[in-house]
Amino acid sequence: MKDKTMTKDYSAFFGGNLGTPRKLSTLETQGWSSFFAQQTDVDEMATHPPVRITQVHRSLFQVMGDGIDMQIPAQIDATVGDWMLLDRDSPAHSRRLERKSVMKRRAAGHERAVQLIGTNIDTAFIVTSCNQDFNIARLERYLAVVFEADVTPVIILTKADLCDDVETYRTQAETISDLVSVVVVDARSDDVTGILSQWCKPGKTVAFVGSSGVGKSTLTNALSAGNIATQGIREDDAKGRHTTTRRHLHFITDGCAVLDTPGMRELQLTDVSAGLEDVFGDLADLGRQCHFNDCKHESEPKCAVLAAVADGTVDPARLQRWRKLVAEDEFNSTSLSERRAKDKSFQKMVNRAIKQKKR
Ligand SMILES: Nc1nc2c(ncn2[C@@H]2O[C@H](COP(=O)(O)OP(=O)(O)OP(=O)(O)O)[C@@H](O)[C@H]2O)c(=O)[nH]1
Ligand SMILES: [Zn+2]
Repeated sequence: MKDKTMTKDYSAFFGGNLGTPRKLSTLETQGWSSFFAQQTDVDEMATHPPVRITQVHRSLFQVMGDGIDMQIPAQIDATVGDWMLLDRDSPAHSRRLERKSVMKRRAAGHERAVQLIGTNIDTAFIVTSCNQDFNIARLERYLAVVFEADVTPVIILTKADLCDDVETYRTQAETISDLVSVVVVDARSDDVTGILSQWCKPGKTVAFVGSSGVGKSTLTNALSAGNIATQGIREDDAKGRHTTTRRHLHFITDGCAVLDTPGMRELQLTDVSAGLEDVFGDLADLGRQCHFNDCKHESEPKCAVLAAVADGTVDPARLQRWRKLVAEDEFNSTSLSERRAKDKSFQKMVNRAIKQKKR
């Protein structure tokens, strides 16, 4: 018997009712948009229906689409948030569509591999609480990653109810960048859906990122108003600490798609030079006025950045943080490109060997 989804009519996605308000289709509520439709056509979609990766298990992806909720073998270059065109005969060969955005970091540990945090995200809520978790340098790190991905960043300060000095936190957060909105909430009692409504629109995808215990799951649950279950799996890590291993994209009825990520202990930067320029735009601008093109703003003569520190317009601590993050990003990104170059030359060597063997 032919599967119903094989004959679904996806033609509504191609032209027609633009501008007319209408109820979003299932796929659209899952985040599907013309950006992805342009990468396929009606015929292909009829035989290879679009599905979105909602969970990543060790060797399996949980994927969902219109009337589809199943597991397929994991692919190395796909992750939670990605859209795939499902190959029903051979799910492992489902095609991943190009991404609208990708947030990534350099993983801690020996391998230091690039780790994808999530893809096709519209807004990233960087969550911290009005207590000892609050840390400007860490917020700047997150912002660099989010800006680099062309995702809209919003800083959420939680646990306002436990803090006597909320305005000090808010002011500090607001001075980080003119390009970022700052929201203060009590994640347990406030109307989270109302407060975040300008970003959490149907058809959009939002993600919560931040350290452990700051309220990401609480916010996710509040947004969904009980429409989703918490999938957090608590496991003991090697040191006996409890960590949440969830990384789950939820579709909220009549709402947006929400990615709840586990708390990150360390966010190492990689390939985020443009993102850093966005976070430290004023310093980068000043830097272009330095006498030397490659000025490191340390002790060089005619350095515009040091001049601004001297006359009090630039906070020296902020300059320090900028220098540190730029150096870290350059270090991590260089080793990455070197590794890529190595991989390429190794592949070339293999290809040559294969050719010679064939002769
Ligand atoms: N009083 C108060 N408690 C909060 C607030 N936000 C979160 N909490 C509490 O803080 C604890 C941690 O919240 P979670 O939502 O689990 O934190 P998380 O960021 O998801 O943490 P991980 O799962 O470790 O990444 C829970 O006990 C929440 O009830 C808040 O705004 N006010
Ligand atoms: Zn300089």
